[in-house]
Amino acid sequence: MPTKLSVNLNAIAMLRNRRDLPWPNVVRFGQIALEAGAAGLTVHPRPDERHIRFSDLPLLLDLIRTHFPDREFNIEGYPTEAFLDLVEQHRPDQVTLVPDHPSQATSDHGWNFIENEQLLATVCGRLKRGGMRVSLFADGDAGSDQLSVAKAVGADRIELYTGPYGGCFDDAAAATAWIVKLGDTADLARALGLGVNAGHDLTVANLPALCARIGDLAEVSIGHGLTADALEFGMAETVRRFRRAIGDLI
Ligand SMILES: CC(=O)[C@@H](O)[C@H](O)COP(=O)(O)O
Ligand SMILES: NCC(=O)COP(=O)(O)O
Repeated sequence: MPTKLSVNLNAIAMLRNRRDLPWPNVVRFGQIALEAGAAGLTVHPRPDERHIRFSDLPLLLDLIRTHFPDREFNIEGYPTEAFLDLVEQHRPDQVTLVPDHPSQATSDHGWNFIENEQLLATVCGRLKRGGMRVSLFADGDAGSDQLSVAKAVGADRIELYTGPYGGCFDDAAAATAWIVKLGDTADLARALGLGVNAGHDLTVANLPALCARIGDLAEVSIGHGLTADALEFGMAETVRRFRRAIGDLI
């Protein structure tokens, strides 16, 4: 099975939130991504709603369920009671649990599964009884002692945190070292019966080596790098549209 692309809309939402205006429209960008063949959409609603707003969720869910019923909705976040209520209201296909403190600018580490075993067992059980697949954010070099607990608490998958790999964009030797670690961690997870997703700072440049090493990578969720490319590759036509609007170009 080829790796599935889930487009993370947080960066689009962050741009939208710079103004009290409805653009860029998160649902419209989700629709464009799905029309282009993305396998799903990812959102990471944070308690302060600085990116995705809670009010975005029913609209995105409706987009998928009504117009793209074969695609998936993935909601990421730290499992507070408020977050669990939110996902239970919307019942996405997948919930990715992330050990983020509300003050973090972005996700920057995976779970310590051993220290959080009780919490994760309770939450995984609750979400799976609600019919949702559960993926747990994991460090790219998590060992078998950690991953065996991820399996024991009932997770279906782990999501490898690829931020340190993405940070090696100008250092080929360091990137190769991370590919080895990420690949070994994926092998351990699969041996335990866990599916493997990956995400954070993935790009067109760093995906091929990752996908080559982890042959059965189930899903990558990508926001920041994909949004940067969307701006770059859409810029020329957009400037032409604005020039036409002021009569500078016929
Ligand atoms: C869980 C994770 O990997 C993060 O990448 C996060 O979901 C990205 O969201 P932001 O773009 O809002 O930091
Ligand atoms: N789960 C990771 C994700 O959704 C996207 O992260 P990024 O591409 O914005 O770093």
